[in-house]
Amino acid sequence: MADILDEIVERRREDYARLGPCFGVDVPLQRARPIVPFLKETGAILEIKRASPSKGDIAPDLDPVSLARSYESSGARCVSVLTEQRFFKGSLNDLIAVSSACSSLSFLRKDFLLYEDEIDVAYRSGADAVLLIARILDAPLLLKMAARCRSFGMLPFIEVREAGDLAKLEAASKAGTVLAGVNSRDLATFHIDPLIPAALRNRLPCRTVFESGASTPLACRFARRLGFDGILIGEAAAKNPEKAASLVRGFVDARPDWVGHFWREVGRRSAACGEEKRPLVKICGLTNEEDALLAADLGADLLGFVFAPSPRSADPRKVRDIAARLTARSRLPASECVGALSSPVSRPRKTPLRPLLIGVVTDLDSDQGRDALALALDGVLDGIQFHGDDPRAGLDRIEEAGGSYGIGRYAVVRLGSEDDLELIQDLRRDGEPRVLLDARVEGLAGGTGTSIPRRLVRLAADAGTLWLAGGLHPGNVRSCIDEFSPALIDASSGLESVPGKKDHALMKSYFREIFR
Ligand SMILES: O=C(O)c1ccccc1NCC(=O)[C@H](O)[C@H](O)COP(=O)(O)O
Repeated sequence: MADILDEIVERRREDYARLGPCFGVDVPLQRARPIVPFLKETGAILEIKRASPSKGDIAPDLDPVSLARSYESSGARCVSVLTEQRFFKGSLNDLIAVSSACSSLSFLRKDFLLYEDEIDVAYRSGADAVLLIARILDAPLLLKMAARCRSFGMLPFIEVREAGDLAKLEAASKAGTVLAGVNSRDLATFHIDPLIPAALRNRLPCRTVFESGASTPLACRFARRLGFDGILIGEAAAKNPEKAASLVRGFVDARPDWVGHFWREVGRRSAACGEEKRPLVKICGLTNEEDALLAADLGADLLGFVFAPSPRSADPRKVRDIAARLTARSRLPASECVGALSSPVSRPRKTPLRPLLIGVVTDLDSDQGRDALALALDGVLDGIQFHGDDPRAGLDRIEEAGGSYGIGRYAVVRLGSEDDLELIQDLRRDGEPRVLLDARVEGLAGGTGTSIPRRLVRLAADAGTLWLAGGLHPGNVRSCIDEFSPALIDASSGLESVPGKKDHALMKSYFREIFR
């Protein structure tokens, strides 16, 4: 698909043909300073960024040297300098200026390099690391450019995003040291999705950087929890340099933990579902083993157990037994798993057999809330769905309970009016990769059987990736998938014969609609 990256590359080739590898800048023939190792320790890379195609002008009048110095006093040891002229209003002059003025900082040349001799120019301009974007370089050229970086002592920083990029990265990392970055921004749509880096994190064979989109300390913290060694922060730092220190601290004060593990796992499963062109499927309100096992056999990715006042309240002992059964079955080869063979879903299953087990909680300080937290800390539940009144406070309370290990979790926003959309955006800004949307029904927390008004679902879908609950059943699930392309669908009462007991015929037809 042609997108902004294709356009930048095309224009850059024209400019290179016209102006040569220095793009009209008077680059010194000799490098003026020794190499300063790039990202030697875990930390943030703050960017000198004047503009971008997605945001237009960001800080058009910035002074690169004073901005680099201010970044240094914010605690950054590494600075990225955008040298692309047309779309980002950058220049090699910026790199030359900052690298001569700030001897203890380490600099990345961030550009859309296409030719080997551009590596030499980066070296002469004072770069310590050079961005190489896997998608725009074929494998042999990428390998050559990475080797050339290393021959000068510079670190090749290889940006990946798609499955095809990973083979190139693998080959480059076998040949020598590289740093890998995953961009959370989709360059076709400019849409930011932190679940993309989450999904790829465990597939990267080297040290790693989370790129783009983080604008709050909590969003930076999330990147570190996923296990990234560095975070690249552009717009948020360049626009508000006075806030950069809090972003740096948000990242470096965090540690990889179970919150990160949970989202890496969700990301991996979500990517597998994306290949099958279907959403993740969560079946909620399970109370007994036969319903839970059938849901797993039919292909559910997440199973929800309600730890709140409800006709579907779960018994913690039963949840433990169900978890043990599912775990034992997931160790069997797929061919020996009765469910996999008898499933009415005829497609071959690529997604893992053991669904993630989720505890749905409305009050974390109630006995039921405490039961769910205990099961999560024991590793019986993979995560907690906070379905209560104040999502931010609920997430904070789960943080407190999780201590330094963390507990996998996400929040629910009950969508009753346009005002609720703001809360979803706030949570996203704070690095929550997904927020589950449910219907708002006075006096009922969930399992209402009521759908969110379609107009509001449309607005939410336009603003970000959708996780959708509320009144789903076999009769409407296909049209919801076709109309809104949710990344997760969650159903409970629409699949029941009586509250707390699933109807197996309804469950089967629900899955048939999804896998159609
Ligand atoms: O299902 C319940 O009874 C319930 C009670 C209290 C809090 C949450 C609850 N369910 C949470 C879910 O995730 C449901 O799947 C979601 O609300 C959708 O339910 P439904 O409209 O019945 O499909």
